Amino acid sequence: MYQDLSNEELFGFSDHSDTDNKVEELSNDLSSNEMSEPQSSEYEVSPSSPLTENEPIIISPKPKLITIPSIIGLILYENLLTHEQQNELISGIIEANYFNNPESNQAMCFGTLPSFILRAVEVISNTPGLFPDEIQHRDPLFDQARSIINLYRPGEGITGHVDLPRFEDGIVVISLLSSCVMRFRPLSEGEMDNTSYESKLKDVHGVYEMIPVILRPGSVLSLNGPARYNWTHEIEETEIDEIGDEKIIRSPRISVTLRKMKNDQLFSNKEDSNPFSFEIKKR
Ligand SMILES: O=C(O)CCC(=O)C(=O)O
Ligand SMILES: [Fe+2]
Repeated sequence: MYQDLSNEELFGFSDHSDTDNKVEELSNDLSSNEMSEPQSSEYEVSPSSPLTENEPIIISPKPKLITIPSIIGLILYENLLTHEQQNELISGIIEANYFNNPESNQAMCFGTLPSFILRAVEVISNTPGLFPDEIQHRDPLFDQARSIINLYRPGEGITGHVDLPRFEDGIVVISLLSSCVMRFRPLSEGEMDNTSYESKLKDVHGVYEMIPVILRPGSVLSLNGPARYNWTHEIEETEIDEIGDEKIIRSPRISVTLRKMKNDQLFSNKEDSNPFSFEIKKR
């Protein structure tokens, strides 16, 4: 089902460090938090220090590009972020205390993106083939104010959904800490014709098999065109994912979703105060 394309010719080889213990420590910290009722928090991020002008952009030495022929517009880059870049993101998220409260599992950043996310955005912007050119070269690639950080404790998931139409095409999900399976399901023709959002959430079980995609730490999933508009994506509420011969025992996972808001939606307070992911996150 997977079509793996080697990207060595795009990125070349370089040294690769071993898994950093820090990731495990942070993972342990998170799993020791007891969960009760879910909560979402919004953070006004004060302007972060700009990235150093001449700092080189390091692209992981072992990125692996995965496409799935039936899901046009889905591109998954495994190992796109180096261990250092993953650690920088995780440390930034932990230090920002987004999830200090054991009840919080989602943070929405408003204002300038924090510098630890900007660096990942820089890597993504400089990765060829993640998006069609018109998306890859738009400025900004992602809306500064629309990053969502989700924490999934073992057994938690996200309900099947198509990201809201108020977001432009070209959505990215960065996975950190641990793996999980995301399942894709095509919308039926009737659902696609009907542009109402609710209709897109209608259950289409039994019509098509869901297509599983493993999201591993350090991977970047990009959705554009049909993959973004014509398929739902979801993460099952389960402690174990089984896919082929692989069994994934879930441990805490963090994801960072990056999107760009459509210009005519920027000042729509009603929807802004009720962000999509918050509506559909399962706990
Ligand atoms: O957490 C993930 O991997 C997916 C998040 C997602 O689908 C969303 O924020 O819309
Ligand atoms: Fe989504």
